[in-house]
Amino acid sequence: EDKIWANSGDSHLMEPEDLWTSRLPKRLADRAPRSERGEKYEIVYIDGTQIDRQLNDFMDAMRPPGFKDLDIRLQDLDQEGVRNQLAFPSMGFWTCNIKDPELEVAVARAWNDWAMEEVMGRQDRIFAPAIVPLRDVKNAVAEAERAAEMGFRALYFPCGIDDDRAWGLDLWEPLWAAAEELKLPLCWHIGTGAANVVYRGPGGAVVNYMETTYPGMRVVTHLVAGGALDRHPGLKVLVAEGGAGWVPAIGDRMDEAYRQHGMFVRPRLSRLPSEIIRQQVYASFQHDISAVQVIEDTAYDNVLWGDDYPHLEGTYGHTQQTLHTIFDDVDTRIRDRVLRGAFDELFPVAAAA
Ligand SMILES: CC(C)(COP(=O)(O)O)[C@@H](O)C(=O)NCCC(=O)NCCSC(=O)[C@]1(C)CCC[C@@]2(C)[C@@H]3[C@@H]4C[C@@H]5C[C@]3(C[C@]5(C)O4)[C@H](O)C[C@@H]21
Ligand SMILES: [Mn+2]
Repeated sequence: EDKIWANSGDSHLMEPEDLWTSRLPKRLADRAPRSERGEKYEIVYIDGTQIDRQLNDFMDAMRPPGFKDLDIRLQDLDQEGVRNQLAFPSMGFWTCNIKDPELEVAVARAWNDWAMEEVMGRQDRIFAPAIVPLRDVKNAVAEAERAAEMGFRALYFPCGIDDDRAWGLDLWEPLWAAAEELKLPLCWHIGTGAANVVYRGPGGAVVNYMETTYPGMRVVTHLVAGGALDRHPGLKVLVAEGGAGWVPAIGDRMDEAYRQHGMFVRPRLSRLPSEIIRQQVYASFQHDISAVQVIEDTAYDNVLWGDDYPHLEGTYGHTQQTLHTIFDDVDTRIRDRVLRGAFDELFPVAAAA
């Protein structure tokens, strides 16, 4: 069968062990994210506390040949049929767990410098969203501006956030205004920002995977209902790796709340939630067929495919089979939109590269 070429809106960079130790002064490097491999588990520590634990063989399974060698990785992309990748952090995901603003700023800046120098500076197919420090919105704005200056074309956000810093609160206004001004899409990745649910009962692996999906919906709900996207119509939001079939569905439900519970609604919005979603919210999936069916059925088409390289829930090793299975009988306009168009709309410069 002919090779299908695609852009991936959800991939990952795998950071070198010494990313922070080689770039930060010792007093900060010692407290930066660090993973230690034990007998059975790989444990991640930040600033002296354990923040993640994964089975060794689970982590090993996400380490194909190219995961740390850019040249091999580019060969992986050619083999799989992937042209461009928006590549999220891996260890960098944990920056948001840092409570000390000074350490958080240093860790974010170092990650951004590394991504620019060691990945984006060396080729033009794989680019990363910048990490912004979130403890103090002024630091976030400063790093977003610095990142834009350096050539970053997107910002990364963790889905989980404390209630008193919920994404819909006005405290984030300076950051939304800056991102809109800088034309930086806001890219939330699922499974981040809060401790993952680890239900050990029957169905645990599936339950735990699904539990990482719901926070992506919560992010969209706060940004839409809270008015941030209504106030900043130029802002675009991507929720990566959470699937896409749910997006128009929550639009309907938010419209229902907005209309039927109107007496409680504030702020009032200049557009219905479902309209804001259709104009500003994008979502990525790996294998879902519902992500394509939703376009056919609802005309919501801010849908990006993602290879989630190199994660197990991604398509590495079976990308062409996946793309043929999903798209062979699908209208080529929908296929082009999902495999390139929506990506190029979010990241025009990358597409031009
Ligand atoms: C089935 C049980 C409960 C059985 O436990 P037992 O044998 O009794 O010890 C347990 O083994 C299990 O759930 N294993 C699956 C692994 C897992 O943690 N599942 C969580 C949901 S999946 C997930 O959290 C994603 C979204 C997707 C897979 C990669 C993922 C874990 C990545 C991986 C690991 C780490 C966490 C991270 C970023 C990171 C740097 O890369 C994301 O924050 C999150 C992400
Ligand atoms: Mn991913």
